[in-house]
Amino acid sequence: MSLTEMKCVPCEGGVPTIKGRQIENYTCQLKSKWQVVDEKMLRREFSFENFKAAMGFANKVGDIAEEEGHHPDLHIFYGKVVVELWTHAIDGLSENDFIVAAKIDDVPS
Ligand SMILES: C[C@H](O)[C@H](O)[C@H]1CNC2=NC(N)=NC(=O)C2=N1
Repeated sequence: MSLTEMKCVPCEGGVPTIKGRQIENYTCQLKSKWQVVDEKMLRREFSFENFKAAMGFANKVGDIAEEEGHHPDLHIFYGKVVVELWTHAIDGLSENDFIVAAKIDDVPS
């Protein structure tokens, strides 16, 4: 099953963090290139014409987050949105982060 067909599972701890080769396994399933920071976080910058377009994108990402119950940090600038994804409950990466990243990749930007 592709990541975009999957649903996030509520996480309140108790699952192992995804590390090493497993991270590569997941990142290569993503349509765009997400930066992996310290094996703990996925990060990607999206560019836009202006603030309104950046806000529009951020709101669509917010809708995905609410739908999935898994929430990225969003940094909104004039013409840029930076998305940072990790699983707070385990202080690292879980499958949920890759599911949300895959769904964000399908938002027009
Ligand atoms: C129960 C529910 O799934 C948790 O509180 C969720 C909410 N959204 C979350 N988002 C992120 N990024 N990490 C979490 O650990 C997290 N926990």
